[in-house]
Formats: sequence, structure tokens, C-alpha cells
Amino acid sequence: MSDMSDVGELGSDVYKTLLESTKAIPWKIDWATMRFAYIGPQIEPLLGWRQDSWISAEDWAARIHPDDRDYVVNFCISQSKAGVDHEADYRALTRDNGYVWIRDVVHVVRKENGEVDALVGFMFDISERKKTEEKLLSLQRELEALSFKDGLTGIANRRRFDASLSTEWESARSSGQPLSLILLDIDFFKQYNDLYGHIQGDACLTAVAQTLNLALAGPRDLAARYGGEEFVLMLPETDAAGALAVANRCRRLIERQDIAHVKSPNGRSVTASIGVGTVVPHDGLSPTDFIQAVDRQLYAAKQNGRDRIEVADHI
Ligand SMILES: Nc1nc2c(ncn2[C@@H]2O[C@H](COP(=O)(O)OP(=O)(O)OP(=O)(O)O)[C@@H](O)[C@H]2O)c(=O)[nH]1
Repeated sequence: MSDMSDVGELGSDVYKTLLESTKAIPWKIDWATMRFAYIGPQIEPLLGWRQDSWISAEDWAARIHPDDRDYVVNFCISQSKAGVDHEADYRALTRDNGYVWIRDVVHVVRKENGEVDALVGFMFDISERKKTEEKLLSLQRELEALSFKDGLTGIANRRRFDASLSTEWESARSSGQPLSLILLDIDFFKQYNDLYGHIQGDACLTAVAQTLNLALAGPRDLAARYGGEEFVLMLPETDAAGALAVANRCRRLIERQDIAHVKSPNGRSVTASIGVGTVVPHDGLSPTDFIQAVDRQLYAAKQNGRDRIEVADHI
């Protein structure tokens, strides 16, 4: 029977055997010289580079995929300098010009006086996990393409709008009822992204989308993301006065949301430009003509200074 004290008596040769028989690849870099003091022999079957070709941290950096290299090297250096244990995922280049996804888990070893002495770590082959993640992402994209919901904002997507427009167009043509459209585009959104970042840009789009949903009243009214930072509202059985009222409501609701946009030349919060049009569909006009006519009004609203509504007189 062995007791706990046996563990302390494991010889260094046993440690070495254990380390070199795991799937994870152990390594050590001396901080002062930035040279490999050790790397497990498992590295060669995985990446093809010979064990004795890992001389310095530069060899490690050179064998990282160029798209991952700067970020990973800067991250690892800054964490190590700060004495913080860390991990990084990256594509390691193989000798035959392929790559393998690696998770490098790093422990910073310090001297008694607190200075960094060495980095030790394990490289794990995470290719299978990455393949599964990529597969999931592509399935998610496929599902999104098949669905009627915009993945970011949660409101209807362009596909749903196109389908509904065909239905409502036919319905309005046979009933002789007016059909209205509102196209709305956030002003100076590029500057918004530039200033606040893409993630906050996404949050802004979601907030505006949700607000537009609130502006609707009719049971068949639809708010959809038309593309990028452009939205469309479809209002069946709604005349020009009704459509203008909804457009005004949208503008007021966005104003009330008061989403900060300090770089906006229009003021200090997010605004939108809006084009509005109403038709009773007839044979000489297609749904595409209708959208284009409303889009021209949106363009006019942008040209005339933004943060305003322009209405098509005759379509
Ligand atoms: N965050 C985020 N930004 C997006 C998305 N879709 C489009 N954009 C950004 O929206 C910006 C649109 O820029 P522009 O077409 O120049 O329009 P703008 O800056 O709003 O200027 P005006 O419309 O003329 O007032 C681009 O920077 C796009 O990258 C998205 O899903 N998320």
C-alpha cells in the first residue's frame, strides 16, 4: 500500500515519463533569456517541428498563424510581465504549412523576490473543439438565413419583410386599400461605431429596433431590419396621414430614448432620417418601384440635413 509520502518520493525520471506521456505538451521558457529550457517530445508528432528546433520564444511566435500572432504575442507578454497566469487560443503552424488550434495555458513562476523567473505551461490540441464550434456557428448562420427573425435585433428580418410585402401588395391591390412604407436609417452611424465600438453599435441598433416595434399599432403592421442600420415599417390599410403619424411617433420615440452620440453633428444623441410613401397598388407599379420611391425620400431626408421626415407626394 502506498501512502501520500510516496508522492513526494517520485523521482524526476518518473515526473518526466508522466509529462511526456500526456497528450498535453509541457514546456518551460527562462524569462531572462527568453529561451526554451524544455518542450515535450509530443510537439513533433503534433506540429512536425523537431523538439530541438524550439530554441527561443521567437520560434514560438514565428510558428503562430499570422492572423493570430500579434494579438497572442502581445497578450502573453503583457500578462507575463504583470506576473499573471493566463491562457491563449491560437493556430500553431505545422511544418507542412497547415495549422493546429492550440490552447496554451501559462503559469508564471516567480523568484523569492517576486521577479519573474520562468514561464511554464501546457499546450493542448483543441482542433476538435474548434471544428465543433465552427460547425455550430455555420449551422447558426444557416438557421438565421432560413428564419424570419433578425439575429441581432430580434425583430423581423429582410426575408420576412419581402415575403410580407408580396402578400400585402396583392391584398391591397384586390381591396383597393392604401399601403404605406416607412424607411428609417440611423444618422452618422459610422461615427457611432467608430466612437463607441461595434458592440455598443449593435446594442444601439437593437434599442432602436425595439422602439420601432413599439411605434406600430395596426394588427398587420410590421417592423423589420432592412439591412445594416436601416429599418422598414410596413403599414397595410394605412393612408398618407396615418403613415406620417407613425413616422413622427418613431422620431419622437428615438428622441426620447436619448441614446448618447456625442460626435453626431446633429446634436448629442442618436437621430434617424425617414422616408415615407403610400400607394394603392395598381398594374403599372411593382413593389420594387414602391420601395425605390420611398428610398428616394429617405435619401432626400439625408440630403436635407438628416433627423427629418420626407414624404413622397406621388408614386
Ligand atoms: N455595430 C454595427 N454596425 C453596423 C451594422 N450594420 C451596419 N453597420 C455600420 O453602419 C455604418 C453605416 O455607415 P454609412 O452607410 O456610412 O452611414 P452613416 O454613417 O449612418 O451616415 P448617414 O446614413 O449618411 O447619416 C457602417 O459603419 C457599418 O459598419 C451592424 O450590424 N452592427
